[in-house]
Amino acid sequence: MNPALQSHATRSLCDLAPVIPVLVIEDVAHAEPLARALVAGGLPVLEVTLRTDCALEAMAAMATVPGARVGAGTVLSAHDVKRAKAAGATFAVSPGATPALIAACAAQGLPLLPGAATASEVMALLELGYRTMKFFPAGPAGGPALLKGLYGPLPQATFCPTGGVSPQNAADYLSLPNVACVGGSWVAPAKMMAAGDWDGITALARQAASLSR
Ligand SMILES: O=C(O)C(=O)C[C@H](O)[C@H](O)COP(=O)(O)O
Repeated sequence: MNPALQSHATRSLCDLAPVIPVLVIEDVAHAEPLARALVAGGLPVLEVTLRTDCALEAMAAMATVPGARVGAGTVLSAHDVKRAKAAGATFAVSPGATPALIAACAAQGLPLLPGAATASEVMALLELGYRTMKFFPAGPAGGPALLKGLYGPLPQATFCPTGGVSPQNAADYLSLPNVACVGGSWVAPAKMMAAGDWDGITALARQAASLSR
């Protein structure tokens, strides 16, 4: 799958909801109720970070939830791409991009939302054919002002800013012409997951899903 097709696929996912939850799942038993809670709140696109031991198993459990579009986050290597694909991930998200990662996603047919934080990184991805990117780490890298600056010379790149995005600043990102959606962990707080507060998570998702863009 070439980068242009990958970007077409990830752009379609970004268009489904204003927020992609970034999920750190410590207990596989949380996976299915968490996915149900987020989908019920209007957030169908779910990024499960490969940062925990049960992440792959969690993805497989979440993929059974009707309406859920499950992908892998923190995908760093060709090995990660293979195991994410095998676990049923339908997309991959990376904090940056490397030739090995890009080759693996093409070979495995897994759409990649590659990370970029500078004009040169964006230009390198555009050269390859990627038009949809993650802007990471959004806050520390320069926030909405940096994206506004990139839009002048590079309007063909569209972003999902992630890292430091919150209910307080999400609207600042979503109002930009080169932002399709934002990513964030705030809709699935560890404490609410541990407490099994799925209704609370649905309420957070509903607020996030109602953000305008
Ligand atoms: O692991 C990855 O590949 C990531 O995507 C990192 C995430 O973007 C941030 O951990 C989410 O940032 P917060 O919403 O500020 O918590």
